[in-house]
Amino acid sequence: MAEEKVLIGIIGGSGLYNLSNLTFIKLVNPETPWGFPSAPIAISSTPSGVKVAFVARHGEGHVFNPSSVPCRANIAALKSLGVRAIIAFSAVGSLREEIAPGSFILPTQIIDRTKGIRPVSFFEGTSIVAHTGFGDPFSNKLVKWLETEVEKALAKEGRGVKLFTDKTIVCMEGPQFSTRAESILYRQWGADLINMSVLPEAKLAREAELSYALIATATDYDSWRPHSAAVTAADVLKTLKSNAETSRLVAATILDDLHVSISGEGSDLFLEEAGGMKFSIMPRSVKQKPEDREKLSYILPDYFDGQQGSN
Ligand SMILES: CSC[C@H]1O[C@H](OP(=O)(O)O)[C@H](O)[C@@H]1O
Ligand SMILES: Nc1ncnc2[nH]cnc12
Repeated sequence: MAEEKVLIGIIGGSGLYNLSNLTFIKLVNPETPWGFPSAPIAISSTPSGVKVAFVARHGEGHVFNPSSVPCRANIAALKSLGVRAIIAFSAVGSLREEIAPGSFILPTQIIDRTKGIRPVSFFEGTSIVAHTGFGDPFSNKLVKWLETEVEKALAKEGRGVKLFTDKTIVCMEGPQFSTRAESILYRQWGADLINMSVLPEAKLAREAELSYALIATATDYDSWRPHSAAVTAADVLKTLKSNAETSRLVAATILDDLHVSISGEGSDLFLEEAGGMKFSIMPRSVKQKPEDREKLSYILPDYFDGQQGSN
């Protein structure tokens, strides 16, 4: 029998607004120091009783554009429920011929093309400074684990969906799509995929010491192909539904084994992000405001609970 805690969080992107193939238990809507999540979080369970917390990134009815998704509240709310690992789904454009719409991809690198208008840190606006390591923006161990498990899940599903690994994703600001010149430039930079959502989500997960991986689902070829029309939302919508169905099946297939990997003995080795902020936060000082320490204790109780800036 699975334990009570909800250790796995799933963030659903465009088209993936629920995990209706699991057994729904309840909705929770924690108010965090950064506000409420995009939508109430659905707690559901697999047939064997493993629980998962699901949040729709763009909210119920897709009301948040990518630049205004309350990412800090989403990540903080998942952490407050006991989540240790997040699998985030995202609809992405492909910058490579071989990555056809309908493909699934596990990226390992990100190029940031957001424009500085999104809050990118839990420490922003506080008297506490932290410099978090982000050289490997996704959880290496979780991604490695997913490479095998998602491949198996896609094979079991039998729809012929291909999985690509070790790819680089550009995160652009949007909400408009790229120009042809930008799309061609990103290919020259070595990028393979493009979306508008992986940042600051991945950075915030790292600050909250959560393991985070992205399952990217290709919907279109963006705008780099010389003899094809540039991407439109209508192109994206065509593939969203079947990608969302496949995403639900993949999630349902991997959840039980993921729960075992992150709850059993050796889970500390798997969840390498836990404890990672220890050397990222600048030393304690009298200038750090108690209310800021209190706020940050919501996501990092090990470093801020019960301590006041007294030296
Ligand atoms: C609907 S096209 C652009 C939109 O789709 C992706 O959303 P998500 O990552 O949440 O699946 C992309 O990042 C843009 O936000
Ligand atoms: N071509 C594209 N550009 C940015 N985000 C996307 N999400 C899906 N397709 C996209």
